[in-house]
Amino acid sequence: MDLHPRRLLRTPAIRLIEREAQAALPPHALMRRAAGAAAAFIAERWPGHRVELLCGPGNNGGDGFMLAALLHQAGHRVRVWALPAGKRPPDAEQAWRELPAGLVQAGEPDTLDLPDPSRTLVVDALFGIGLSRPLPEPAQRWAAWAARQGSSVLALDTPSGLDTDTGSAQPGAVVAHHTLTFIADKPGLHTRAGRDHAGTVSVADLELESDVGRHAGLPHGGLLVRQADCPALFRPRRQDSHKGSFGTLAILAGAPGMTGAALLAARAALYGGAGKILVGLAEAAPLALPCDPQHPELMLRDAEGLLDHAAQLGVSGWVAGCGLGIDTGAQRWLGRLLAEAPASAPLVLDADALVLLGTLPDLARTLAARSGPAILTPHPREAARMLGLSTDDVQADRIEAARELAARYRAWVVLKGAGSIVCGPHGAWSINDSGNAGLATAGTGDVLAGMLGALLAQGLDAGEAARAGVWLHGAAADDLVARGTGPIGLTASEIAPAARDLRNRGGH
Ligand SMILES: NC(=O)C1=CN([C@@H]2O[C@H](COP(=O)(O)OP(=O)(O)OC[C@H]3O[C@@H](n4cnc5c(N)ncnc54)[C@H](O)[C@@H]3O)[C@@H](O)[C@H]2O)[C@@H](O)CC1
Ligand SMILES: [K+]
Repeated sequence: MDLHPRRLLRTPAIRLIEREAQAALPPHALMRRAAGAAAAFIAERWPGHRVELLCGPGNNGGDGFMLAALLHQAGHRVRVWALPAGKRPPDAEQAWRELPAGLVQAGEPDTLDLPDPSRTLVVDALFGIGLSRPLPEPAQRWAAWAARQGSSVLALDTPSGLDTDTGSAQPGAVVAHHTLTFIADKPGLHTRAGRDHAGTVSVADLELESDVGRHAGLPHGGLLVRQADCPALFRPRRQDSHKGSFGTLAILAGAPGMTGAALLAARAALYGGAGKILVGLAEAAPLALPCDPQHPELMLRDAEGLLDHAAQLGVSGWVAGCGLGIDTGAQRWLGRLLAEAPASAPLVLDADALVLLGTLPDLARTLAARSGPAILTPHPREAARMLGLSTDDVQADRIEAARELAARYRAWVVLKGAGSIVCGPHGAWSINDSGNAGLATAGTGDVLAGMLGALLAQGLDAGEAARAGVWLHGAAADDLVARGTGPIGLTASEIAPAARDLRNRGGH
């Protein structure tokens, strides 16, 4: 079931595949496949468990009924709790009729406590991709009851109340430990609230893999980025190499009071394997801090001086914006960078550089007209400002927000947040699978920018660097959490060394 690459499909594509398959297959075949896959999944993971199935009025409920019959046949103790339904769709109606007598319970589950919660599995078959209205009150109550019991919760297709396109969760949505999703994986299970509600996600393709392949194009198809999608991170280095082989990265950042942002980015680039790193601090010479005492490998300059001598210094890539400030000096330096950096030098633009792009149309035009690659790394608030929207608007559809920004700036965009979206200038999107809430702390964005710059300096193309950098940043945080260093109190400075170790070890 661990399909690779892991395609993510939005609802219009899933519905199209479903309709084609329904037309080609005998009646109820697809639901039988879904229920069969779920039964096999449960037999493998929860052998001998009691199973409580919460079933809704549509075909998601139908999956639950068919699954109940199969589990009963296989010897599990099974109880079915059905929400009131008017006219069920035909597949669900058939499954309802086929339910063995005695499985359907009268009343509601939330009046009871489970006798043996650790040996019980609760299956959420309340609503799938057809929920178009708020989650009804009894479903919310049942979801809360499931959470209170402490049993494992398995969601069929999606946790009820979670939008599989956007990752928005309705009030009272089910929180599952595992989700077995049908036909193909779905973006909303991996971004925004999806990561909290879906738990670990497995895919049952219902023997429709080739149909999924045919309908996985833009705009509704994307990819999930996992370790196997980032081979460039683990490529061994040739012995016959020198520091020039791994690029010269220049970092334009760190106004007075924000020098730390520049150092976090620069140190991350160092641990990320860039050959040589120059830092242009956003202040006039002479510098208050002439050298980084912890990392004297970094070459510190003033911004103007670095821009003046970038060509002689052989700068092959740039990171700009971390703590740069937005005053006239910052505007001038960013303007110079966008106008003067050769097309061969890729750019990473972060933080204050994004604020300036959002407020100064001339800068935005210069960037869009540039022929060299660029990666923009907004968090939702920065993205909102650049798009003239509210943060809630951006979060309501993160994929579309990233696609709009990428098109507008003709750049790669990393829209940060739980389940970061990576989107290319032509709209190709993916969602990062790594990372955790420990990253919600000051300075992690500076570290990401430095890591991306390092990967670009080492010759990865912008798309590869964006996907791999974002994955590595999250995976390093996951490693730290696995060792007990976070999520509470994880510091940005710890991420880059952990990422270095992870790469040299060859990954998780
Ligand atoms: N049709 C198919 O070919 C297959 C469908 N499958 C399952 O079917 C699901 C989609 O089924 P449906 O489209 O029937 O939709 P769902 O079962 O997700 O839920 C929609 C049903 O609930 C009703 N409803 C929607 N909002 C409601 C609300 N707020 N309060 C009360 N009732 C509400 C709708 O009228 C509809 O009957 C998938 O997620 C998947 O689990 C799978 O069996 C695979 C095959
Ligand atoms: K469900």
